[in-house]
Amino acid sequence: MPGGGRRLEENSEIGEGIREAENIMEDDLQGMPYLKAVIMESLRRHPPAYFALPHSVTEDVTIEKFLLPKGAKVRFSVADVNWDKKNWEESMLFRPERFMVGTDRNDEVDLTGSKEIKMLTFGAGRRMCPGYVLAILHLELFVANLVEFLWKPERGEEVDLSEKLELTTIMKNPLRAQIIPRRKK
Ligand code: HEM
Repeated sequence: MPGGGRRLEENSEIGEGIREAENIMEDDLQGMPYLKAVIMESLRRHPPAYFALPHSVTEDVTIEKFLLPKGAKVRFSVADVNWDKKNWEESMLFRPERFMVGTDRNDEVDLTGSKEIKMLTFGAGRRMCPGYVLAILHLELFVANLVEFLWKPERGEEVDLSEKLELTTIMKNPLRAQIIPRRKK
């Protein structure tokens, strides 16, 4: 593994099978564009919050044909922007390749919304989520280190990606998985 991966101790509690494995560290992520694409596509297709925080205007404003009266609360549907067929081909399909540089016109999506708004997972503009870089970094590290294990649904069960809206979006039918250390050959 390139970069500063940390070798697990021989007597690691995680298991015999991955004794030789390394933890993936922040430096290693530079060489993992597909991992980043998987995280971005997950955040697009399954935004953790379907709505941004409510916003309001300090005076009456007309945007195209809509009048926003002073003080009225406006909520933006993150999911509808993320799934808009005008911006994303076959928008409901999970296709990480959309975010691979040089392979698709969406490879460099502007998450901040200063050039365009195609993906609203973290809001946009001045009040967008200030934690978005940290969030993406943690998701990348988290998923990269989970791949070290083989994940399989419980016998006879299938992975069901249906969603349920609570404070954030959760799985309607939570995943029950067997987690198996991958053995080195
Ligand atoms: C996947 C993880 C995350 C998602 C999807 C997310 C999403 C959002 C969204 C949609 C907003 C509202 C933006 C708007 O109304 O325009 C927001 C606001 C905010 N988020 Fe996050 N967020 C995440 C992680 C984080 C983290 C890790 C932090 C802090 C370390 C954070 C701190 C904040 C704060 C302080 C605000 C309020 C910003 C303001 O009103 O000015 N978020 N986030």
